[in-house]
Amino acid sequence: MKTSFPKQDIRVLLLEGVSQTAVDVFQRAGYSQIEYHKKSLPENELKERIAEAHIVGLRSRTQLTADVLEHARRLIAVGCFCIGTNQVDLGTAERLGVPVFNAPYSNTRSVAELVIAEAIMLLRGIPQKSMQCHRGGWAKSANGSYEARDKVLGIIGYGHIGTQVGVLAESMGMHVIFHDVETKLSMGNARAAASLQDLLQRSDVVTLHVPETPSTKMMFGAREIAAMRKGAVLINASRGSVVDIEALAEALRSEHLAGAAVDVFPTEPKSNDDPFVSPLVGLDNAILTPHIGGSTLEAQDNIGIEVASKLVRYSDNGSTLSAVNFPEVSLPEHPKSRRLLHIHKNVPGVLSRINELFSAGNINIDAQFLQTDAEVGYVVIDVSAGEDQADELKAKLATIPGTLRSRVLY
Ligand SMILES: NC(=O)C1=CN([C@@H]2O[C@H](COP(=O)(O)OP(=O)(O)OC[C@H]3O[C@@H](n4cnc5c(N)ncnc54)[C@H](O)[C@@H]3O)[C@@H](O)[C@H]2O)C=CC1
Ligand SMILES: O=C(O)C(=O)COP(=O)(O)O
Repeated sequence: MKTSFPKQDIRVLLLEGVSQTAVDVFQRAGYSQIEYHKKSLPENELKERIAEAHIVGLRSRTQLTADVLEHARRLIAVGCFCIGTNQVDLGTAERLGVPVFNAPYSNTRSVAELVIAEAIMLLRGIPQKSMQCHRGGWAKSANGSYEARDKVLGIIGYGHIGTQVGVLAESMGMHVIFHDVETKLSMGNARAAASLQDLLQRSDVVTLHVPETPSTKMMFGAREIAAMRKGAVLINASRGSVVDIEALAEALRSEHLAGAAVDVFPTEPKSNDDPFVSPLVGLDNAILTPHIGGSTLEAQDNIGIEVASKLVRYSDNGSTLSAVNFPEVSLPEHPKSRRLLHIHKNVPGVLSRINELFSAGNINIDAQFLQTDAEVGYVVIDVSAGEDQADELKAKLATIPGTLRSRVLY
């Protein structure tokens, strides 16, 4: 497939050690200019590298702020090789005409399995017992040690991960209750709690699976922790911004909570070479993990294929299906037509200017696809035209006021 910008000139910037499967997908699709970094880049280097990139792939560490995106003059698409997309300023990306893709399910199971393992470990008091052994102690006792069977698991955020955790927990005989801001279909015998307070008062294990949004920022503070049952345990593998970490540290010190497992932190080291600092460090009843909920080889390989395929599909075909910040258009192949892509500000008059252009040129439109949201309009026009004519049309489309990006796929 030929594109208005030759594929061999399209630069793909892959950060944070995304799986080799992603590189394979790009190479198989004919993309050869792949710049691969094992780590996230410091901001100044990121701005420099992203200025050259047409496609960028990252994980949870790289912050694509408005400032960074302003440097991305050539960018056509972003791939988050993970579930969360809070690290990207999605609104700015959209206003620049850049769709953002992610892998909404590929590491769901990995997080769910870790959470189940941690629930069992915490109910048995294993973190403290293990630490005592490391120090030469021997705490053989049943005190503070419980089976998971017949205990209540409270899930906050009953989405893809939350429901998976619930299904696995039920198979071990736990009673599952959940709280979500949306009405959710219960899996198995899970039941919606009457409120967050109700869930906190009834649960032996509370686990958080909400995204980072303004409504979840610090949603779990001293008040919520105090409302949990004495001796209950808390698991956070969502985002570090969700929990007041100082309040959690205090509850672990006072043993109001018997334990906690925390995978995500308000401030995380920028690379594996940087030090980890947290008020939870040194607390025996806390399992601390370096944001590896989704870091299994299976998940990373699947994510590599899924996100790279979405980026290739957008670049080759124009489809934005499953973009998280952009009008979604699923496009068929266009074997006999030239395909023009036009991304514009959603303001009055743009579409009529586009249509005038085609009628004035007496160009036959084979198919037209249009999707808009409040900010952006995305129109795809398949035409029976030669390469030169398609180039000319693209040049004219680009002059329409409000145009953000335009491309042609031959
Ligand atoms: N530790 C890790 O490595 C990983 C962490 N994550 C995090 O887990 C989060 C959840 O992932 P999924 O389950 O796939 O997302 P999802 O979008 O399927 O589910 C999130 C659920 O939270 C609910 N929610 C939103 N705001 C809420 C609020 N204020 N109170 C209660 N419920 C609320 C939503 O309605 C939705 O049902 C991701 O956004 C990401 O931040 C995801 C993968 C790996
Ligand atoms: O999928 C997510 O949202 C995660 O938090 C996983 O992030 P990571 O790709 O491991 O940096």
